[in-house]
Amino acid sequence: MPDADCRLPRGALQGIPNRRGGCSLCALAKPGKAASTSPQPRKVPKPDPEMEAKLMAELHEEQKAVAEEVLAGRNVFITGLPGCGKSFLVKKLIEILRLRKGQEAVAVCASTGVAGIHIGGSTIHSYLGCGTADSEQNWEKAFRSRKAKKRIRHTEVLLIDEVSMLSGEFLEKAGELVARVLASEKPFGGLQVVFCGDFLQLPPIKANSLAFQSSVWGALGLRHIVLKHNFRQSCDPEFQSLLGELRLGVLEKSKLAASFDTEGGSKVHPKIVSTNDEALKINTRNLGVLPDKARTYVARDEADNPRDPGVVNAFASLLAEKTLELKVGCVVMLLKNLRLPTDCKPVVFTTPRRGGKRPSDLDIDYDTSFMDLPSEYQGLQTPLVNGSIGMVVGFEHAEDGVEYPLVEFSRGYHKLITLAEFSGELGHLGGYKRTQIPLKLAWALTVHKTQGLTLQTGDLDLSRAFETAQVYVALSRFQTLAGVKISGMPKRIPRPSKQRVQALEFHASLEP
Ligand SMILES: Nc1ncnc2c1ncn2[C@@H]1O[C@H](COP(=O)(O)OP(=O)(O)OP(=O)(O)O)[C@@H](O)[C@H]1O
Repeated sequence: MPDADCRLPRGALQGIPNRRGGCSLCALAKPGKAASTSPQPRKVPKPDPEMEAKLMAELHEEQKAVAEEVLAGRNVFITGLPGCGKSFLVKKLIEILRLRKGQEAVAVCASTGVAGIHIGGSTIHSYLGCGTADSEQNWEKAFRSRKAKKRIRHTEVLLIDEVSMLSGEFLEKAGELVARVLASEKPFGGLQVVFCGDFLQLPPIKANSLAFQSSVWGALGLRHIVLKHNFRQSCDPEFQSLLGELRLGVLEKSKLAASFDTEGGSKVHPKIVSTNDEALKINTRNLGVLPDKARTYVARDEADNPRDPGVVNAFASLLAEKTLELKVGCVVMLLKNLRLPTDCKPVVFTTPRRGGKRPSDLDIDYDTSFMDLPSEYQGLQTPLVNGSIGMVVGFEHAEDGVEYPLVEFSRGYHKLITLAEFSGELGHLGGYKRTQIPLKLAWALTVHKTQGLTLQTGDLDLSRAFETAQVYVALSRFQTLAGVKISGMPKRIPRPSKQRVQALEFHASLEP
């Protein structure tokens, strides 16, 4: 596999174990392993009940019940409000299904590139080979694509995340194409399908109908499962109820304004902006004024087809940067779950740090806090999740001899952040992997890049929101009301669109 570029020392990349104990770098590099595109007969993996049990144990009771339905081979639609753990469940399901059936038998897709990247998969368009899917020619081309046909024939379970962002027309055509390739009259050719999404979040762009309105949706006999437990806002019932009102389109603007900090003064990070350019400008400007010497970390990128535009695009969509510049004083966001709130153990508080004593997992100093944690976590270790905000306070050498950033998270908790992997599979294009420090400059971030994140704090400008769903999705990324500052209010809360009203009716039928 070609090695695109790397200024990180080789030693720094060795021995990063994957979940099964092997080195995933090696697994990706060897032909014939997970990422290979060679037409080898698919081997059914040896059962690994221990690993399966471990993965199941990480699920909440409600999520476990869904996993059991899926593992029993049923067609399922998983839905629920933002932060109820849909993506978390989907990622575990992928791991369990692949343990049982092998890599190729489980096709992992999403409606958009960013959503696909989040679950280590590709867009459904790329899986089907239908390009933009906006003409009959595109669909015919997909049917003639040998690679797409091979992929479909190897598939046993087709998983589509953010299905709510696909139009009904698209889903209909996708079902027909798969059935045609498999020479079957059944919807999606009789493949097991697992759909995941929330029709009350962002709607598809340009759609005559929503996915659940397509006839293939009905024909699949999907079991509709609504997850109810809210992980993201679990410690803020007031915020939950406000989001609930916004979700149903009954929230008054005055209540929205009264609930949040809308005053100019306070600095809250990240500022959520609408364009990449805006985010880049703010981050570059803030980095520039810091007096410290910049450290540059260039990611190691590897892929089976590194020059293919689909792979180039996948790398570009990753949150982990190709080139990361850091200085002492940088505001950064963590891009990996290093410790989920549920895994936080009780801590022993000590007197505030004086003279260099650094707080550790069991010894937290809360006097020098960069940011406070919700009260639910008082007395517990600091959660370190994808979206946690911190500040670089120094650089230290790790065991591999490389100098890594030392980041201060909430309550003064310090952690040396070392390398992590960001990888995925792009169907016929094979695997790709970026090895980089899982941090991103976080003075500013685009709305687009907040998809799937759980943010502790942020500064939102909602003045240009033209859909209720946009206001709802932007706000629902956050854990607490207190963590959000609204620097621009919408003139009025936008009226629900016709499709949103239909989505609301659909949801009412799921949650009687
Ligand atoms: N079983 C679990 N144990 C611990 N943490 C969990 C669990 N399930 C979900 N979480 C955490 O809850 C938060 C929200 O989960 P997730 O992003 O999967 O929600 P979601 O329903 O996909 O949200 P959205 O629709 O907004 O993308 C994440 O920080 C995730 O790590």
